[in-house]
Amino acid sequence: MYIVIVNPFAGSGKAMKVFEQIRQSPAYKKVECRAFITQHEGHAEALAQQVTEIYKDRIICMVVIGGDGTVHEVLNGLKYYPSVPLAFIPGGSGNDFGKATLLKKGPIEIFEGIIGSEKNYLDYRVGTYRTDYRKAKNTRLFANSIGFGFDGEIVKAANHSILKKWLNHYHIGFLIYCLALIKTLGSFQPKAIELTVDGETRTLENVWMVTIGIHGYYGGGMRILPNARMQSNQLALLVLHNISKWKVLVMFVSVFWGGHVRFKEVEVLTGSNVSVKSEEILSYHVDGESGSCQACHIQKVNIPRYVFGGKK
Ligand SMILES: Nc1ncnc2c1ncn2[C@@H]1O[C@H](COP(=O)(O)OP(=O)(O)OP(=O)(O)O)[C@@H](O)[C@H]1O
Repeated sequence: MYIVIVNPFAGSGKAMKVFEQIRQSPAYKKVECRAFITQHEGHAEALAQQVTEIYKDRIICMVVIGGDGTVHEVLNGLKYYPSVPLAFIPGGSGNDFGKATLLKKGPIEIFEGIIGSEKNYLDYRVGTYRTDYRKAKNTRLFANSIGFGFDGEIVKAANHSILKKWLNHYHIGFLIYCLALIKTLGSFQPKAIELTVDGETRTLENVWMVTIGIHGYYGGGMRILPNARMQSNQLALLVLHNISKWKVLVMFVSVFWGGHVRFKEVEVLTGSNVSVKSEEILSYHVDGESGSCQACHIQKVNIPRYVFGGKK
């Protein structure tokens, strides 16, 4: 049985249209599918967990139609079920998970691939994160990236902007991040951060951001972490510090051709065990959703999950 979880809110309604298209396709009618439409924030997570508890081994694959936030929720619903294969059909505004895993195709072709006989599953190693003093049982999973500081504030500003829905409607949703970047640039104050990577601790001043990823894509397709490998047991890190405001802007523009890694203010690292601490409150984003904390422990999970996709 295929379980389909649709977020009707993702991409300002795009995911629902994608689902309608798939539901009317011959491929959908050929196989046993149960579809669930999310009703509120956090519902995809609860659904993924409850449906897996009910159907257990009968599930062939859990198909997410939405954006990165929906993938994040479903992944966390499957936290204790790593053997349930996961597939993604882009329906959000950014869809970084799709950019990292899928070869470019339309929704019906992707669905046909998911139910097809040739199973293209990637061994995908997700990350875990635990903020502040949460107990180990409250550790959560992430599928794309987690970032602290400047980019955390950009995502917060973008998610709270009334323009997001409007820009998504005209398929120019990425512009919200450009506008949020410019707005945040004016107000952001660099932070002092204690960064520990695989047991080695450094105290860094004037930190703009620490971004940690499973794959390279970020913010709707920017390849900010070119050294990230989803099948590796290492996380990729980017640290941006001791940089002037105008140069931050240039750095973000240069991400589009990978030029950002040549800036002396950009450090690109790898590690499997990372912690970020600060005396100040840090805004963070994880898989496109925002939050705040003073400390966070991030790890790469060793056991791979099966994620449908053509990319390696
Ligand atoms: N029925 C619903 N009503 C309101 N919000 C919902 C509903 N279902 C899910 N959500 C919330 O919608 C948010 C956004 O979803 P998602 O990230 O998948 O889409 P997106 O923001 O358009 O895409 P992307 O993250 O790829 O840019 C998630 O935080 C999720 O909790």
